[in-house]
Amino acid sequence: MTPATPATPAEQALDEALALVSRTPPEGGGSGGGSGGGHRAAAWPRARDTAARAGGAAGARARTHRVPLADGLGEVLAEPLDALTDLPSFDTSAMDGWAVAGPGPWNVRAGEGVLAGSDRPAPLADGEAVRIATGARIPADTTAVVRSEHCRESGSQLFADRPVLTGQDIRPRGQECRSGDLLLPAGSLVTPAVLGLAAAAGYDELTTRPRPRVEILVLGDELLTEGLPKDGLIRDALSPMLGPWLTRLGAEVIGTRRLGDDPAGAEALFQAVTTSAADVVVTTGGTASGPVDHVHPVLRRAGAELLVDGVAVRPGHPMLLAGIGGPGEGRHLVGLPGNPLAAVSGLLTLAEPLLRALAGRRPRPRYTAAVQGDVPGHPHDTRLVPVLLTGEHAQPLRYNGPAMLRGVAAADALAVVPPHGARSGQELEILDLPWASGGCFT
Ligand SMILES: Nc1nc2c(c(=O)[nH]1)N[C@H]1C(S)=C(S)[C@@H](COP(=O)(O)OP(=O)(O)OC[C@H]3O[C@@H](n4cnc5c(N)ncnc54)[C@H](O)[C@@H]3O)O[C@H]1N2
Ligand code: MOO
Repeated sequence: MTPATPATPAEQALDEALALVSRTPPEGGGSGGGSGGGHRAAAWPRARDTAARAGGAAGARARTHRVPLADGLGEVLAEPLDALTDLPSFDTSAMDGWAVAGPGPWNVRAGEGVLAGSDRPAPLADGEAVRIATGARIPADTTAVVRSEHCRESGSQLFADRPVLTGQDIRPRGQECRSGDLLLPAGSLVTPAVLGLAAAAGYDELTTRPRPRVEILVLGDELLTEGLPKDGLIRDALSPMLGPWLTRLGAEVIGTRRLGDDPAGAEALFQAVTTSAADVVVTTGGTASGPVDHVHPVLRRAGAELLVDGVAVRPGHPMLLAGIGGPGEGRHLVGLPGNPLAAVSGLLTLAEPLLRALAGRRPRPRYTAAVQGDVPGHPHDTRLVPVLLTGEHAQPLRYNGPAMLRGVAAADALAVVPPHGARSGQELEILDLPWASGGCFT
């Protein structure tokens, strides 16, 4: 297991080099001042709200589609789920035993009895009993079901060994719902349980909001797609990570392309910004103001509207969100910084709220956990720190520098550390990673 917060002088030096060590900021020091790079950084909570609002506005015009039941998993219902049948659709035995009519003892009807799936069994005469299976249709005029362990057969007669109440162990037709009852409102997430309920209620197809389509553009000349880093080149760590991560966030990833830092790459980026079929273009790298950082110039040239241009969060402060395409198109670009953990920070800060709202999903439920050990803070900016969730605590992990994935790969969640840091035991907002608690069916 990866140990907690920096312990050795070398680790502390690393954090200091990253300007992450807690200092007392000047009185009134807000969240916008520390992010450099010429950006007007938005406070972290505000950036998330802006992304959610942008997605909500565009999502309000979203398409709907009819899909076979299984294909609706992870999408959101565009119409209420009304029962197409009573459930149960007939009076049903809740137990294996005997259907009886009137008070006992009863005369046993000869034959194999009534099994699940049998159509209309013959009605019972008063004083008659017939063997019945769980889930089988109750014969007309049955007054109760007696469990097999609560009675005994003697000759052709059946005797109960305890009092029998009228209606016992019978699930009456419509007990769960009547045909036409609202089972779930529009806007509900289609989970495996919803698929089961929809099938039980008679559905073969669902009307849902399609997943938002995402195109991923990975910028950078220094990236290798295989083998070991060499000659100043490094492995592209973002392509393997972003597609599946965005899928877990509810997106349909329609493609991942690598673009060079040359004019051809900038032109391809411009074409994607202006004509991509995706609802959201996600770029990585090129967000800073280096000589080959194309994202800002391309967005300017395309007349995009910068909704978020830098966020007061570490890592990831150069992240951005822009409205792209023509008026009313409702398309967006999320610019993730190239440093891999900074890109993760951008995913959780901008891409997730945007995609959830575009898909019609509710914002993620908020919760906190007590942090184990003091956590250094940035003087002005929020920090997102990979943590392990133990029974009671969030345990910060090492290797949480902007260029590192080692911490987050071992983590369950990111903890939101306010400016100035947190004391041991302090409650911090926790952002679960999509696979935490095994909850990643989308
Ligand atoms: N003068 C300044 N320079 C930088 C600032 C600043 O404020 N002023 N911010 C730094 C921060 S913080 C970050 S984060 C990066 C953001 O840079 P970009 O988004 O422009 O990304 P690149 O320069 O293209 O790459 C940064 C870094 O990440 C590596 N990288 C990029 N793509 C990948 C990938 N697919 N897989 C693995 N690693 C990747 C790249 O090689 C660089 O090392 O800017 C700082 N600079
Ligand atoms: O904060 Mo950067 O965004 O160092 O990775």
